[in-house]
Amino acid sequence: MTAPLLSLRAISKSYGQIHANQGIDLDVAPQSIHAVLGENGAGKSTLMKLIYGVEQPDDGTVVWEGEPLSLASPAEARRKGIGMVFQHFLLFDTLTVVENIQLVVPGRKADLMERIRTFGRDFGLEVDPLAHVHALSVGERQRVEIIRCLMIKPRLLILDEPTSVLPPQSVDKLFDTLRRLRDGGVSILFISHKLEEIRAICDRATILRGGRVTGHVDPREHNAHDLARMMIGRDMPEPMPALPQSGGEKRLEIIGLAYRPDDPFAVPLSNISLTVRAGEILGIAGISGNGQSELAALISGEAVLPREQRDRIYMMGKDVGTLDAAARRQLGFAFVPEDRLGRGAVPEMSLVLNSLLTAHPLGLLRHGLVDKAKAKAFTNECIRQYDVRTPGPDAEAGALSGGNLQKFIVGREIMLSPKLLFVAQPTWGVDVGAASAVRRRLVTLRNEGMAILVISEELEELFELCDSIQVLHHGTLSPPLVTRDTRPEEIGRYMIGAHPSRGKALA
Ligand SMILES: Nc1ncnc2c1ncn2[C@@H]1O[C@H](COP(=O)(O)OP(=O)(O)OP(=O)(O)O)[C@@H](O)[C@H]1O
Repeated sequence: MTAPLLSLRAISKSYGQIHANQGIDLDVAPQSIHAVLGENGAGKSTLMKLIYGVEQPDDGTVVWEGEPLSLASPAEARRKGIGMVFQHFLLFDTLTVVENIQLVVPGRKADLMERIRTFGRDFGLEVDPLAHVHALSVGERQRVEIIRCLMIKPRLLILDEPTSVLPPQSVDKLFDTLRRLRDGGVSILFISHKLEEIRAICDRATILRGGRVTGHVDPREHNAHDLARMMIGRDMPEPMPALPQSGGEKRLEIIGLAYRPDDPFAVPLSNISLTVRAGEILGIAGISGNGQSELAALISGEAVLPREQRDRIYMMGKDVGTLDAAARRQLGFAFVPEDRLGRGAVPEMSLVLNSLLTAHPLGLLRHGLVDKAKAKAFTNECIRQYDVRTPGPDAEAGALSGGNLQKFIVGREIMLSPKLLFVAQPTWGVDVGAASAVRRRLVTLRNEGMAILVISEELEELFELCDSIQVLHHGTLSPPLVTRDTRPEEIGRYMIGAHPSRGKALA
């Protein structure tokens, strides 16, 4: 075998009592696409941070291109030719795309802008170099991260769940890009929970469980079911069957909504109509950046309609367009935002305090003071029911692995027993076992009569969950399509604006 590009031996890293990585051995071959897979909290991100110099191992050795390597910082890693795209974006919101890139890539602004456009065209990573990052969707932000990384011409590129926010078309394009990079001499470490993707693109895979390596395999020689079992140590649960629909009362109704946000980079919405009834899951499909954040803000109450726009958004039969988020929650509305660290949770605060953010009406406050025992009990229950892997309720939200924090936020909102639940990207970054548990839970709640609205870029997820699907494209919403009568390609055509016949659309 040719000498590995990167070789790890007996690498360990602990955070206090948590052994995030223990005695890890890993060889990355030149010109390979190497998957690292494992459940939420298995230690994947920690290992990548060690390789990229964000953190230093407590123990073990790293050999890079035949030489011992000890990295003090990511800047040093980049100089050595190691680049990384993180699961949580590291961009400055108030700067433009090109200014963010200029922070790590030397060069004149005009040249960089041209290169950004070229990357966009060549790799399907289109983004306006002069757009401010705060105005970009999650998907677009990720594109900036990927472009920024490719610009340093890495020898090893680490991608932490790169496809989680990309639409199917861009995933294919990204994979073409990655294959081209590999053929050109770059190795890629690829973290993903999507086992089919790993099988499609990776030539090796290392499986982690509880901070240790449990196996090295060629993923092409195993089916997704086998890989899932190696990863979670048991078989995957079956999807929960949806009971026939009851045609319950309208819990959310949006009627002919048009809205132009103040922000010049935001997507104006027009002709938005939808209805979610009790006992029904409606999914909104679409490529991010087509108005999802704007629509989500209007539904959640983070943005409110001007006074003259009456009779546009109804919740539980009440016109809520001009009401703020707190007033909507009082009506029985709960919301899981897509941006879990920015809006879903406060990273520096404990899980108990994060519970209070939205669950305080459940009697967690007494005379305006926190009822510590109750708040803790609520948090423990959420941790237990949603299998949140954490040392306990006093852990800081920011110390949880990405998928575990997502499980916590989804659990917290469901435990409010809302009449109407709105979830953006319900299983983003959640491992296959936990994702399936979250979906089963949503279907159970629907069967029990909850009205649920889901925004997701994952068509498979929408097909598994939803009774009907509408597609958001350029700020307008397609008519609802009954999921069981619709093929994914039809949704795909709406996603790119090529409208199919309206035959199967509901009135
Ligand atoms: N800064 C930190 N402080 C304390 N604990 C941490 C810190 N970073 C990670 N951990 C813990 O280390 C363990 C491994 O976390 P890591 O983020 O590496 O998992 P992961 O496999 O990447 O998970 P996911 O798929 O959810 O992203 C988890 O138990 C996590 O809570």
